[in-house]
Amino acid sequence: MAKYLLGTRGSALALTQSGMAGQQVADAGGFEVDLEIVKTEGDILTGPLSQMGGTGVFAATLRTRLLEGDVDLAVHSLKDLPTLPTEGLTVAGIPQREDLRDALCARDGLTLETLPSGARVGTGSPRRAAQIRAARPDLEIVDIRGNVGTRLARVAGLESYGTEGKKPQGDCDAVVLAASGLKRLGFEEVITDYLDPSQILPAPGQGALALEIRTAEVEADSELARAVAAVDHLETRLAVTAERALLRRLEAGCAAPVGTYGRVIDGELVLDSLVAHPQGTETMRASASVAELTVEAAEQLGISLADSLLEQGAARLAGLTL
Ligand SMILES: NCc1[nH]cc(CCC(=O)O)c1CC(=O)O
Repeated sequence: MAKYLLGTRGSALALTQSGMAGQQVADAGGFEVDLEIVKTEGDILTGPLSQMGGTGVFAATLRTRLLEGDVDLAVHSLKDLPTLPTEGLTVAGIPQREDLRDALCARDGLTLETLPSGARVGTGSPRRAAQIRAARPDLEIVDIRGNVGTRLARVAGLESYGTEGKKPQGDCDAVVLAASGLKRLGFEEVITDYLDPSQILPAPGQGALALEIRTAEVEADSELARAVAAVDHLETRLAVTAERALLRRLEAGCAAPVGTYGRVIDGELVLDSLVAHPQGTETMRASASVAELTVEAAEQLGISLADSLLEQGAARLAGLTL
């Protein structure tokens, strides 16, 4: 039986996601997929993620290994993947999206509404920080980073989720994480409040995975390319295509205070978006939809919604450099 190597980061979340997606591809193709752990720059450097030199710190090393032929397949969290394509690589499969909402994980069952004034909320994401500040200007945002367990351990009562051997923290009242990652890891029980997109808009691509292979495989219509294409989910692909087109048009990366929510309802692709002032003092929302369910129309929808945000002054508001 043929065997393919899937390059993955070594975090619990990356291993879980790679294992799940790799199994789907293996089942579709009737071959074996083995995981190979690759240490990436984002795992080695420390410091605020928003200051680590833009997008793609996690994806870059995996992509190099893929291009060099050391591995055959990489599974990325789509929201961590730069919006510009990489020469020689193709995202050939986007499986059905998990829960795309952000999730508040608070002590004592608290919610965004019931957190007491002055409560400390941990997040390293300018998008989450800005929207939480907009909803609750009386909370204190604490800049945190690290993998899911490390971030959960910052919450009083959830210290045991941290990596063993590391000092317990518990210095926050809550943290905000993606519901998808928590669910995939089986940590759903820590979620005390699902933040609905009507309240907090998620990051472009949040909850979706991107299966990337060498473009040469796609061109050769290889068995790997066919198996990866078989796990592609059209509605997810349309939604994330529109979300990422909007992000690219704004020339914003994963560190920008930009949220989007795309989905197909009643045969239409609907896209909501938000651009925020980093301090949450002002937010701007806009929505649009298209009845044509093609990747090209999805791309166009994202671009035109971004243009209308830019016309309303989004670049100045969010401090984007255009
Ligand atoms: N930026 C880190 C990151 N990248 C992808 C996920 C998992 C969520 C997903 O599937 O999009 C997370 C963790 C988080 O934001 O809580």
